[in-house]
Amino acid sequence: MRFKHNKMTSKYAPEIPVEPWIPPEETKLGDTVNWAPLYTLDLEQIKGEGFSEVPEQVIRDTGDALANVGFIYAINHGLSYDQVLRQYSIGQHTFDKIPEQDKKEYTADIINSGSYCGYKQIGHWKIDQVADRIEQWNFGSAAYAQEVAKRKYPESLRPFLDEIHEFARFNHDVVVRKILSVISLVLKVPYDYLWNLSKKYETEGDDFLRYMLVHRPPAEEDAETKGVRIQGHTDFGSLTVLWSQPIASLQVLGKDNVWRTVGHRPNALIVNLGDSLHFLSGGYLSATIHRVIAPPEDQLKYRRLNVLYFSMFDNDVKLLPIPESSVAQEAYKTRKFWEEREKNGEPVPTSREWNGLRISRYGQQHSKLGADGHHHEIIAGHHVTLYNDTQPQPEPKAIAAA
Ligand SMILES: O=C(O)CCC(=O)C(=O)O
Ligand SMILES: [Fe+2]
Repeated sequence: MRFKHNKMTSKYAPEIPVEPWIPPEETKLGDTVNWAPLYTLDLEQIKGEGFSEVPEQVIRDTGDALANVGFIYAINHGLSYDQVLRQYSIGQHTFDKIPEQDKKEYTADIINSGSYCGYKQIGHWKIDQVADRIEQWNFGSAAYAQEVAKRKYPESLRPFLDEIHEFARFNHDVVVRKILSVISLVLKVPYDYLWNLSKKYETEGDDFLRYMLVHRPPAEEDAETKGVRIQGHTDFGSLTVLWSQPIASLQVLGKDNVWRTVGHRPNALIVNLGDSLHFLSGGYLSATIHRVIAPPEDQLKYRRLNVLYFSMFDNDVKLLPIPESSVAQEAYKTRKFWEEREKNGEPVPTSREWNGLRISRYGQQHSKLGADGHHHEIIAGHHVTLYNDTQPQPEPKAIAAA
């Protein structure tokens, strides 16, 4: 592992000045926010060659948390907070200093390619008729090779690619790999089982690192969406790693149907699992619904910058319960994932097919509002729900104050 020093500033692109990102102030509204109590996984406890050693208690507790809540904190990942802040600073730079013309030219063809790799424009997604206010740069793990990078990223951004690549690799090779070890053991298969399905990420995977900037919408748009910036959804892949930042906008939907806000922990990670791991675990592990809403009143003035890594299984992995996992097989007894497809004699989707379909369809208004108040859509014969509030909610304070 090459990360050793506290600062990553000098080695890469030293000729380009990058303004430091100053973390916004945390909310002072403390107890008025309904915080989500999440289990904390200490990554330092996962040791050994290929991360083969995981204490029994860690397997049990992480397994329970991922089966029930679906979101955890992870600490002691091995990077200093300075290194993480450097990533936020580069993220900020990519939104504020890359010319608009470059963003336009390198906008990803999300609908046709089923990949976010490149720039995502504001307004690509819609909730009902309201366009989103979110910019993103997505760095596909298979797009750092020079000939690909030239097509995907403007020259103004290319000097940062080696540094972004190294950070993305750390996400995959250390954070994701460690957690996949734990989850393999939860599913009672060898520790490297899930890693072996995730190793080809730079050649045959859809994995990507994302910088994301949520702008504040005009008051009338916020009123229309009730402050929802990203509608309640599950992620598509195996694991999502969020590098914690202070704006308290991420909410998870509990099994009790209550939305709770995930609190910020400096230099911690927030990790959740996506559809693909839900499928491989026979439904034992939860791909929990989450959304992004307007922050508490005292943070409403800030833009929200976030750094995330989305890990996927290798392209050809079939999204079926792991045959060797007694846990997955037991959980699957009461479920069916691909009944409709199998009935039509169609093959079970692969990781690549599922990611591609979900990515190209998301936010394109293919879903229909149901009597339950949520939006519904059938993808590859599978029922996907995009969650709204089902009970009238009080106007979010942040909106009422706008
Ligand atoms: O920004 C966040 O906290 C979560 C974003 C998210 O859910 C996503 O990009 O899939
Ligand atoms: Fe998400």
